[in-house]
Order: sequence, then structure tokens, then C-alpha cells
Amino acid sequence: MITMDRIIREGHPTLRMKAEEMALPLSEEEKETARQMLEFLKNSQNPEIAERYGLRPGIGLAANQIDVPKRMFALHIVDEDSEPVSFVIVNPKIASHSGAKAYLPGGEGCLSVDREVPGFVPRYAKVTIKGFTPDGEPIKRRLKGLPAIAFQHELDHLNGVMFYDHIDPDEPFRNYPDAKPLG
Ligand SMILES: OCN(O)CCCc1ccccc1
Ligand code: NI
Repeated sequence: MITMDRIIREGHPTLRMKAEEMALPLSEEEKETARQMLEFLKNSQNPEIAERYGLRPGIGLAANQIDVPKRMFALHIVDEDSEPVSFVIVNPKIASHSGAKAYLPGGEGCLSVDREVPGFVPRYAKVTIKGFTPDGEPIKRRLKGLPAIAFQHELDHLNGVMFYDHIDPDEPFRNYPDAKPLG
């Protein structure tokens, strides 16, 4: 199982690498990695397991974060009032997006960042996403709310982008007229 020691932290070069497209269907080894990534998220959201293994709760995990610069990530958001999201997506893309933006009023965090970085992270409010399952089946889905935010946070990781790259250094909590706080 994946535990926190597998998750690389700021300063590790793989976090700033653009991950490589993957050939489909994934190899057995790559499928096992994908399965372990989703299992990590479920474990991290289970208080007993998280406590036992010292897991920081996470709603997403990108392959870069376990030092695998390949284009896949897992999302597991099931207690959200919006639609439940639990999948691994390979070669993910944003096919289209709203003009409207949104941000989490409390800002964002990251399992690869062991510090608070305060500030609003403006993202698209709604996204239509495309990609593939580890078995090579097509995925096409519309996301809004926290799932949409999380999808963009993970896709950023595959492009070597960290959430705080989007925070205005001069005015971290500046007003974004075209963006609404989520919630
Ligand atoms: O890359 C995943 N990760 O570092 C875990 C936290 C993910 C996340 C946190 C806040 C808003 C959106 C997504
Ligand atoms: Ni992250």
C-alpha cells in the first residue's frame, strides 16, 4: 500500500516535470500503481486507517507525486454533496470549460507541500473532462464544484504546476470579479 513516505515533497524535480502520455491499455504494473493510488485516497479518508498509517487525508493523487511522471491521477470525493467521484483517469484532458471561475474560500493544500500557502486559487467553475480508464475505456464527464477544482489541481501536477503558482503573490486574497467562492 502507498504510505506518506512514497509521496515526494517540494524541491523534488519530478514535481516540476511534464508527465508523459501513457500507452493504453496500461501494463499490469501500471494498473497496479493506478489501483494503489485510488486505494491510498480511500485509506487516507478512513479515520482508523489514516491514524494507523499516519496518512494525510487527500481527495486526489497524481502519479508525479509518487515519482512516476506519467499522465494519470486518482480522484476520490464521495462525501461531497455534489456527484460522487471515484476514479483513476489516464491521459486526462479538459475538453471544454465554463467562462466562469471558482475558488475554494479556504484556499488549497497539497500532499506534496508541508506548509500552509494562503490565498485564492482561481480555477474554471465547470469542466468537461476526457480521458481513459486504465483498461483503455473512454471517459467523458462534466464536473462542477469541488470535483472540478480537484480535477484541475491534479491535471496541474501532470504539467509540473503547483497550486500556489496561481496565487497572486502581491494580493493572495484579491477579489476575482469573474470568480465565485465555492460553497
Ligand atoms: O495532488 C493532490 N493533493 O496534493 C491532495 C490535495 C488535493 C486538493 C486540495 C485542495 C483542492 C483541490 C485538490
Ligand atoms: Ni497536490
